[in-house]
Amino acid sequence: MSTDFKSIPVIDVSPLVAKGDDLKMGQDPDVRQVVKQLDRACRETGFFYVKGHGVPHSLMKEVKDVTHKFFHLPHHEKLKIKLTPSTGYRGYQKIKANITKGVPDLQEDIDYYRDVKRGMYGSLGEILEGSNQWPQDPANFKASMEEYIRLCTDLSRKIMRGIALALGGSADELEGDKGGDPFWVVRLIGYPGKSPANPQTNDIGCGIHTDYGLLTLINQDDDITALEIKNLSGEWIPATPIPGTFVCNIGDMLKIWSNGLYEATLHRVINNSPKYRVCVAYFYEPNFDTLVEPLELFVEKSGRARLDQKAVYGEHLVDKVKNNFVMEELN
Ligand SMILES: N=C(N)NCCCC[C@H](N)C(=O)O
Ligand SMILES: O=C(O)CCC(=O)C(=O)O
Ligand SMILES: [Fe+2]
Repeated sequence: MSTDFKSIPVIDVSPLVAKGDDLKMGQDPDVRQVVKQLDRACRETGFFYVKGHGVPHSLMKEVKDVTHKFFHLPHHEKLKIKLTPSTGYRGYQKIKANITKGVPDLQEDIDYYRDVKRGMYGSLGEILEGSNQWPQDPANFKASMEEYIRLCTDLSRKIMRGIALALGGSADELEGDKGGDPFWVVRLIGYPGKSPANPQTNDIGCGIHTDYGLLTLINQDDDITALEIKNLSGEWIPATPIPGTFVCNIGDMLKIWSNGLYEATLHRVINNSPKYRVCVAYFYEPNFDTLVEPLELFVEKSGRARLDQKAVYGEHLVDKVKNNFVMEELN
């Protein structure tokens, strides 16, 4: 349920970060304040900035720096970690190899997924079996990303606990066989800048979409506004960078679990600046093989009719992956 929001709220999650390992956190007045703010943001906007998250700003910067460095390498270097079906769709894809609703996006990427061991999810997970591809250059690339992914996973787990409380459940309501073994996706994205030689007037960095899972943590360059969020009346509200914060948004699976009370808000990216922009996008997802449907408890809380939607998360993801690439580019 999106509204006519004009701006995106900022939430200081530090009490949740401090107490989020304790399942009794819901009794803490500071945590309850955060939970209230999460509830409001998830109902009204589906997007919020997260501060007080505990991920070192130096690491947030470092992962953007190595991403910039990688995308500045010559094309043949980048192709050393090329994404193909045989790499489990993990690796580098060049500009316009990715498509959104049939239109190629003006972005290049590297995609990473949580490990899928052979046979782990039967035929469902097969296309994602493969190893993540790490560039040799820059040298600190793999170590910084792995540390970053570990911290984002932990932060997301705590935010999800806050959200479970906000929905009137217990802190671990959405764990166990639902989201206790969370899948994750990381997409490092580079959006070329506009220049007289490269005007790209009508080119969209990422077309209108919703994200697929539970929560997304966007770590974007500080000096360029390019991400835009659609409100109920169709206006595009910019997610202007606030240094040191993540932009957090809700994905399709959380919308279903919450019976539509929380919205997976539409967004897009247009880089109108002359500068190259990067974004490190971390996607926190449910268990790969879990069937996601509106939870009875939340149907009651939402006070509306049960949404007629359900999906096995892994199927939803695989369906997207299969339809996201210009196939000829992957040979
Ligand atoms: N992994 C996630 N959620 N990324 C969202 C990407 C959305 C754009 C993609 N080309 C698409 O059309 O879905
Ligand atoms: O570049 C951004 O700021 C957001 C990218 C995005 O929405 C996505 O990849 O899902
Ligand atoms: Fe997105």
